[in-house]
Amino acid sequence: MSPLRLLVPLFFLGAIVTVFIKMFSSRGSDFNSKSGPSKKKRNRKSGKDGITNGQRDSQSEFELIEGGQMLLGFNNLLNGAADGRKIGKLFVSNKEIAKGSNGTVVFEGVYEGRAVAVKRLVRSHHEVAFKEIQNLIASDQHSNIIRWYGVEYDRDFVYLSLERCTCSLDDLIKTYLEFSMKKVLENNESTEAVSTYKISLDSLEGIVKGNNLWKVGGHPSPVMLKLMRDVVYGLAHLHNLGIVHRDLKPQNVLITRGMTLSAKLSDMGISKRLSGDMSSLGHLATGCGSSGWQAPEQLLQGHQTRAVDMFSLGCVLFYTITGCKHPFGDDLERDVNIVKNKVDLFPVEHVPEASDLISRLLNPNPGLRPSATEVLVHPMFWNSEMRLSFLRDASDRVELENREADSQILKAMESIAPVAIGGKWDEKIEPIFITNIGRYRRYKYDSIRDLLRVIRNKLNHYRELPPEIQELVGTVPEGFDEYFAVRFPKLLIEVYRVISLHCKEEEVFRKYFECNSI
Ligand SMILES: Nc1ncnc2c1ncn2[C@@H]1O[C@H](COP(=O)(O)OP(=O)(O)OP(=O)(O)O)[C@@H](O)[C@H]1O
Repeated sequence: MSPLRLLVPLFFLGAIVTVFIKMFSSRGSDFNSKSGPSKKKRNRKSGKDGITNGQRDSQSEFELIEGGQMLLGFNNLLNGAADGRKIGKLFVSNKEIAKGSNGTVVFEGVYEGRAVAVKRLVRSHHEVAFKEIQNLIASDQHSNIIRWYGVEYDRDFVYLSLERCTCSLDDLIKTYLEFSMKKVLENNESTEAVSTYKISLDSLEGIVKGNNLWKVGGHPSPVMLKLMRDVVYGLAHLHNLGIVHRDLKPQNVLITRGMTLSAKLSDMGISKRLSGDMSSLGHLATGCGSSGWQAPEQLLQGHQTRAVDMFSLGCVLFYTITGCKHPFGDDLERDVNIVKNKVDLFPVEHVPEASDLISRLLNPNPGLRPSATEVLVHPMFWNSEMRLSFLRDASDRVELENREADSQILKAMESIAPVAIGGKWDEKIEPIFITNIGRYRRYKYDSIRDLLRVIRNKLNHYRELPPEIQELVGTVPEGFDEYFAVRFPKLLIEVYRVISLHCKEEEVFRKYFECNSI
């Protein structure tokens, strides 16, 4: 028989099997649905999800067509998650992602052909679901806010179809730490079992392997800085819309992976919209945030403004940078310590910019906390180019000030020397570099102005530096910035404080403080 004559009947047989499987699958997807044609008997027995491996393989090749809707095949629900049911346009698998509070469970699902996370809320908490929907509709047009695709109901539950994320920020950090620990143990050839965190290491291992969260010395890596900035962008967007999140915590920051990792705000269930020019929700606002992450005025008076989110942000940034530490201590003592303002910022002191920002965010006086847009322009989020540009401008600003003429700015600048330099700056710089510097002019080694001039001059004349000095200070901007940041970690933030007090309004410095571009 020619191969062609053999293929034709096989093709028809395949088509019949395909139609059969499609009918089978659509029946199965209605199984258990309280809103759909309920109580259909489950007659798929062969696999965990009722289909044989052979069927699963052939299903992976096509999409199911249901009432005009294109649904992805069950195989798109990973690892045998095909058990589940269909509610309206939504297929909810039985595969649980996580549990929330008040009986909320998050499942994997498919909504109109798109992989989603299905947040199943108990219907008696419908008020919360309704709020969540309203807030999601109002706010989801932003890349740092979780998207919502639809809502379905049955007798007992409300199902929100949300953009499916890989994990929460909390999961990411814990898994990263666990993974690093595992690596250390492996390197030590230890046979001790590593405790397993609820999220399987394997599923996140790809992410944590390719994305360092910390640099050597415990500084946040560019990946971590981006995630933290994403959170602030999300908050700035909500606040612009007059929405106060009110429950910001690492579990409510979700992570997606594309070309890079991104963070998105979720769980808008208790967020509230401020109408018009209202700046506060006052006593009558319903809902409360999570223990351990709320501002003192939120805990004490239920008085809620955008500033409560800024306080929670301070805690989240601290938690992220320190790898799960909290500025107000352990779980059980946090609320008490928040009310007493018993804060410990020591664990972030090695990152002075973070320490400065977080202490401002945790200010017990809500009126003194920076806004989300102000946070975005804080030096904590500056890249090397911006940091060097600022130091250069600061140098130009103080260089021509006359010491004898009682210059306030110069006095203020020199007064930070003990903190910013901690002695004489030549002691922290290699002799070969000091010799090179000395060829051009005389410097005072206890002067901030002169240290800034060295940085400014060597930056401006980098190309003229001898190769051995270029190698020593590294490439511009990253290496060069790091060279000075390692030796004088507090220099930038101390100079920033002086400039923000004395020269914030001056044209040359506006770009460092302006929030308009965001
Ligand atoms: N869109 C999503 N994609 C992936 N995982 C999600 C998604 N939404 C929620 N999760 C997971 O489910 C967990 C609980 O979800 P969520 O915080 O929305 O529930 P909740 O009942 O509001 O919880 P809580 O009140 O404790 O904040 C999250 O921490 C996260 O791990």
